[in-house]
Amino acid sequence: MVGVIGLISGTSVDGIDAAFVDIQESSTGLQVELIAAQTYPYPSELRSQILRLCGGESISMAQLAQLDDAIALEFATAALAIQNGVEPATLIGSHGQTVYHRPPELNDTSQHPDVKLGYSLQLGRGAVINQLTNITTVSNFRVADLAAGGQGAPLVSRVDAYILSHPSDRRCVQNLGGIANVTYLPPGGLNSPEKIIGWDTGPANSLLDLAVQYFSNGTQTYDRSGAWAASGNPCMSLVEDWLKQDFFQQPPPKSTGRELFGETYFQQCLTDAQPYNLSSADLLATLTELTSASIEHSYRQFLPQMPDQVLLCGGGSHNLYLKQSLQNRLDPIAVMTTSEVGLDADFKEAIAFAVLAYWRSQGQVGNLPEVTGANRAVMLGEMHTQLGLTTVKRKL
Ligand SMILES: Nc1ncnc2c1ncn2[C@@H]1O[C@H](COP(=O)(O)OP(=O)(O)OP(=O)(O)O)[C@@H](O)[C@H]1O
Ligand SMILES: CC(=O)N[C@H]1[C@@H]2OC[C@@H](O2)[C@@H](O)[C@@H]1O[C@H](C)C(=O)O
Repeated sequence: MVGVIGLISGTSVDGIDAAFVDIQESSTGLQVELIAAQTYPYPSELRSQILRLCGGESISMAQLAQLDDAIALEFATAALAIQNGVEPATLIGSHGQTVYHRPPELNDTSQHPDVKLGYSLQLGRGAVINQLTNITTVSNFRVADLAAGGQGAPLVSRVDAYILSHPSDRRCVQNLGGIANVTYLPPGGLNSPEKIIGWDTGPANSLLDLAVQYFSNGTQTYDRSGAWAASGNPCMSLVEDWLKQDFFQQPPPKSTGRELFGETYFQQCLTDAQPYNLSSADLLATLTELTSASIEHSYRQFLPQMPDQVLLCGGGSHNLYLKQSLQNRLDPIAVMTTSEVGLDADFKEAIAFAVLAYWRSQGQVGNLPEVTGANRAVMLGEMHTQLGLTTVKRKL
């Protein structure tokens, strides 16, 4: 039994999700038990700094260094706090905070046209977390997949397959964070002759949060339970127009972020909506329908066949308007949450990075090339420890 902490703050920048899990490896595979889970909000000024950077603000190298320091300190503090009352952890898997993501196809490699590299930057360096916690820390998970020509995301798919596959049902695991991403699991998952596939379907809450902050003059940050959207009427012709945009038509593998579905995109949505004289509730309903319509479009366009179940996770799984919209679009497919099948929907990503760190500590690969488009399976993450790797493996 190994105590592992998974840490992540995603594109919503709504705080550090920390999950303490016990991982037990047996002949039948891994058993992962959630022992403790907590979200640790960022100090408001730090959150604002991160959101401005994610929104494309230019900063100096000195400011970048200070931001990395501050985020690493927050992550280390979360790692220490989540251990209160439980046995100390042996390993930390820290995703860090994404502040920039450039998919390979957006890279202008005119000087090397045969090389298409993506780039992704997560702040909160693992070496600092290791030093402050004295716990072996795995971090910087995306670079190896990107170097192998992959998108560097989604990385949770191998964990989804390991934990959420069903012996006879086809499942889609649908994350609804700032960005939405899906993993399609054929019956039998990793043991299936069929491919596991996955990709970023588009926006989940990033545009909704921007709309709520805009219409509430910053007094609210998200549409709790989707209640504001539910009080409006969506403009479906706008949704149909937006779905014609390149990203939604692009076949997988594909990934995205706030670089596309961020402030500039939201401002364009406001402009597009002007001729329709929409209320704030109508626009929120319309943007929420864009999230659900882009998920439905993704499934009908790119899946080998429709799933039997859709398992939602991420904060958007609490958005009842969004959940109902997805159910209406996908009927008779059952739309539920990962919590209903035993995996906490709010902490699924943090749990995933604990498992990815465990696999890294055992010298095992973590990405699924059929998901990210990488040219091979690779180990994900760099390990920071005061002990030699062989010693760490003995300790684990
Ligand atoms: N009770 C709720 N009702 C409606 N929406 C909610 C609720 N709680 C959280 N959310 C939405 O979920 C978002 C946070 O979700 P989550 O923490 O999964 O995102 P993330 O992990 O940062 O994003 P990503 O997965 O893209 O990296 C919030 O910004 C908010 O929009
Ligand atoms: C660069 C980055 O942080 N991408 C996130 C983002 O948030 C959701 C979606 O886009 C997902 O592909 C990815 O994170 C999850 C944890 C992943 O890599 O599986």
